[in-house]
Amino acid sequence: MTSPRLSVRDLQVTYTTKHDEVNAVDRVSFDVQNDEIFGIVGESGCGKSTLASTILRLLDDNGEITGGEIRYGDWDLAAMSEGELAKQIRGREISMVFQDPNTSLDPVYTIGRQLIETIRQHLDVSKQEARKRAIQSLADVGIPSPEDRLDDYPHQFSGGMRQRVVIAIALSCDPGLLIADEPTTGLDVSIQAQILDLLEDINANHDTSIILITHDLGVVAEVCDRVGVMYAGNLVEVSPVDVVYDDPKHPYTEDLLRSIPETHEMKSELTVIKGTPPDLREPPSGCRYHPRCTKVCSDACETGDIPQEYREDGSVVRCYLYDPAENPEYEGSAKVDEGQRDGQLESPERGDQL
Ligand SMILES: Nc1ncnc2c1ncn2[C@@H]1O[C@H](COP(=O)(O)OP(=O)(O)OP(=O)(O)O)[C@@H](O)[C@H]1O
Ligand code: NI
Repeated sequence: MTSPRLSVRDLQVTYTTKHDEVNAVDRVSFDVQNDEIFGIVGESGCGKSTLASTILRLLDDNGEITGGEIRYGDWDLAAMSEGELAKQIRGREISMVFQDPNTSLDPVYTIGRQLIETIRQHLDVSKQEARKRAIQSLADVGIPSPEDRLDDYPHQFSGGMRQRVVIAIALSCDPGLLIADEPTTGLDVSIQAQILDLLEDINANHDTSIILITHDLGVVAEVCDRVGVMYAGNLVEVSPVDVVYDDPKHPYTEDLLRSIPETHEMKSELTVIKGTPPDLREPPSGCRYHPRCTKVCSDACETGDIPQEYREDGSVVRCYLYDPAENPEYEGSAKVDEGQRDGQLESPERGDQL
């Protein structure tokens, strides 16, 4: 059995502000398999970007990893030194693409220079070789006449093309993992579709796993193999994409699907989730969703330390509804040991029926 590309265990991230501590990521565990596109969804402020930047330790200065591990190959990214991380991992093994390409590109340098610099920073290659790689990267992301575009400045590209350039830089050292945080937000719908196609293409043709962060469940349905659903700093469910849409496990996943107009079948019964997400300075005890949940099944929902459990259909859920000890009415599929479920995750199926 192959081990996952990335393994996050019990990750905890806290921001310290003048008066408070914000527990933005709380005991989050998930794996990203080789070659899969793993989606992370959830409402604004639930900790998606915090989780993403924690993986590369690009947290704001007041943010800190307060627990857990981030395994990538033989490394624990949560524990390795900053120097080592910068040299071995960032931009080389793991790259990140942000929402706004303008923050990733330097307006005063040509894109050729920016690409070649990234490549030479990480790989021991001649200028000539780096130039060749740069042209190849631009070609890989679908930039026409890449050789001629090396000497152009970022402002000479359209928004969509600029995001392609950012992706080219991210891919230039053949990373094993690409993290894309809302990479299509702010782009035209048709350009969005092209960028998503590009990510799928990269995932299929290079040995690159992708974490795709979005609040758009339509995007997830289109490109992801599995999806992690975040609520208030917790990962409440991780499921294959078809399970998320056809048989969502966590009540929050269900409510989220119902609250989104474009989600297919549920169109007719569009409902807004009652209440508001909690203040992460003082998150609710027990399940953080319990104050809004319509399926509270046990007192323990309000107080318990709910484990993430692995299920037969390949999903992972953090909810007492599926625990016969807490919910006597539960009669569905049994939980399985973490070891047993690994086989099922080895070749996640794409939700192409969606
Ligand atoms: N530097 C910071 N200091 C204090 N709190 C922060 C900081 N950065 C983020 N937060 C808080 O951490 C929580 C998670 O924020 P994060 O940006 O990770 O959410 P998100 O899911 O990416 O949201 P969005 O969809 O709006 O991008 C929020 O409550 C946010 O206010
Ligand atoms: Ni974000």
